[in-house]
Amino acid sequence: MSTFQIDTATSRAHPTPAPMRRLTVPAIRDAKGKTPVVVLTAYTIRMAQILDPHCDMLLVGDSLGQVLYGLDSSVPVSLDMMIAHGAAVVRGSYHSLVVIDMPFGSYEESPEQAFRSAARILKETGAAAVKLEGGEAMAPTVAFLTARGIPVVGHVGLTPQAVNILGGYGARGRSEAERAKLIRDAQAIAEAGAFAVVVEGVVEPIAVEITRAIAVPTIGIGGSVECDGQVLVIDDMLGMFDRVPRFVKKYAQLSQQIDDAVADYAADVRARRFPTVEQTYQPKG
Ligand SMILES: Nc1nc(=O)c2c([nH]1)NC[C@@H]1CN(c3ccc(C(=O)N[C@@H](CCC(=O)O)C(=O)O)cc3)CN21
Ligand SMILES: CC(C)C(=O)C(=O)O
Ligand SMILES: [Mg+2]
Repeated sequence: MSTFQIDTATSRAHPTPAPMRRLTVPAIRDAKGKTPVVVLTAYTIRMAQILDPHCDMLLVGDSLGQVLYGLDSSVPVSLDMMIAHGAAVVRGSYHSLVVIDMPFGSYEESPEQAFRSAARILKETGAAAVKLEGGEAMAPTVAFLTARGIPVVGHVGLTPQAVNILGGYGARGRSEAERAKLIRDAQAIAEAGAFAVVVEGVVEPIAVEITRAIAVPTIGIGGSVECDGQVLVIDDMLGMFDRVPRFVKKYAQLSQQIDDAVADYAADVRARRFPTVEQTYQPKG
């Protein structure tokens, strides 16, 4: 392969020049105090195409482990999985800023390990930024990445990659010690250079306090309406699951619609009502 050959993973599907310029990291950072930041997860090209015009950021979340692959947690998700889905979401969008979750095990060891993983993500997907979980302990890594050209979104509170430490997905910040720690975590990540911080699964007053304490937008999920933006897992808000966390609002009942459609199809096939002349090729006459 020639040195200058472009990897097919980063080539775009859009045949014409994009009519809208993609939102930038400074644009998201500067939204604080002005306009709420709209974020949804996306994992596939078609979904990215549908969500893109409505959103400011598309997050390729490691929640794809549970949502797409049926894994028990996000812990087993690999860098290759994130890159494959990240490239698809970049190809399906031209307005939203695409942020890709760094999966468990790809960044915690050292700032150098994080840089290698994040550089692969940006080079092989075309996305503009990564997200990583953690508070004070990850601040030096956030500073290392941002100083080297990699924009970072932080993620504090209920950090699902730490499920084996936390013991579950319950809300954080119910004790005074936990409250103080969560504020320190968010401040450390923001001061290290993160351009936004996801605040997940914390009691509401803490989400408000963090939002007031840091200079960059907070993106709430199980946070507060006072956060600077909101994010939800797309399949959750579309009603693809029966059981969802308390912080989810269902804006559609897609699993019910799919169930109805597939039941109709199965009945048509069994009754020989499908296909009709409309869906078959007839000889020229
Ligand atoms: N589909 C999906 N949605 C998510 O929001 C999500 C994922 N997957 N995977 C990664 C993490 C895991 N998250 C989760 C998972 C479960 C709960 C949950 O069941 N919460 C319960 C309370 C649980 C408890 O108190 O122990 C709830 O009723 O809200 C919350 C967040 C958030 N993220
Ligand atoms: C829920 C969001 C914040 C996330 O990290 C994910 O989808 O993995
Ligand atoms: Mg995640």
